[in-house]
Amino acid sequence: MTPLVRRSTDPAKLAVPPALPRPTREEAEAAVKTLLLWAGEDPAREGLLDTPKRVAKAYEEWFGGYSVDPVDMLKRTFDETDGYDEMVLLRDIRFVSHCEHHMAPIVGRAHIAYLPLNRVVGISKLARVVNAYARRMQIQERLTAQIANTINDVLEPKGVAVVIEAEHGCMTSRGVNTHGTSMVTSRMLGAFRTDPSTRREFLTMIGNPQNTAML
Ligand SMILES: Nc1nc2c(ncn2[C@@H]2O[C@H](COP(=O)(O)OP(=O)(O)OP(=O)(O)O)[C@@H](O)[C@H]2O)c(=O)[nH]1
Ligand SMILES: [Zn+2]
Repeated sequence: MTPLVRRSTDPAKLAVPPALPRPTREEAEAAVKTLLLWAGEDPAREGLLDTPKRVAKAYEEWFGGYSVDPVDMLKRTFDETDGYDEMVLLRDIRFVSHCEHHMAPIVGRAHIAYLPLNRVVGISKLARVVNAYARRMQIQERLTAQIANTINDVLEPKGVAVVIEAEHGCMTSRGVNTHGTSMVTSRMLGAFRTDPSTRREFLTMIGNPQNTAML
């Protein structure tokens, strides 16, 4: 395998999928076999024979976000809105991500709002952007910032708001073992940052009592 080069730790650069040499599929499957042995299993037992293959395939889905471009997803916009300039909100976008510290699942939902300026985007594209960033190794703060920054940069609206609530498998199934604890992060840009009533309207519309502290 070609030695890996060190990745940038600059969050802005992490928004772009890093072009690093990849191990072969066989090498990835061998790594899964090693982990099975490390866990105390026998990778040659019948039930585990195909597991390295399945895990490699699952990784293609869980980490498919590295091979898509969230900026591209937002490029097609519609401007025949008859001057619609109120908030557009997409609520409860369920996602699964993986924490970069433990590679454990982060399971949660995102709420996204923006205040359009002359053009709107196909609404499914907001959920696509969430998945594009969620299907990478993440910390929740960066996931939240990347979604908001990308929408802001491409659509250039009057404001963008993103709130994410999620449970971290690394906290619920190991370590501190806190079941039912969720992490809440937000990023407010433009009018959502500068205008308290716009922010309040958004937080009321997502209807989450946990967010009253932000009102
Ligand atoms: N801020 C932030 N922290 C996270 C996220 N996901 C996991 N963590 C935390 O990252 C930290 C990693 O801490 P370490 O002390 O290096 O790892 P650890 O010994 O496994 O920590 P414990 O989970 O406390 O057992 C832990 O406190 C995790 O709870 C995230 O999305 N954002
Ligand atoms: Zn973790």
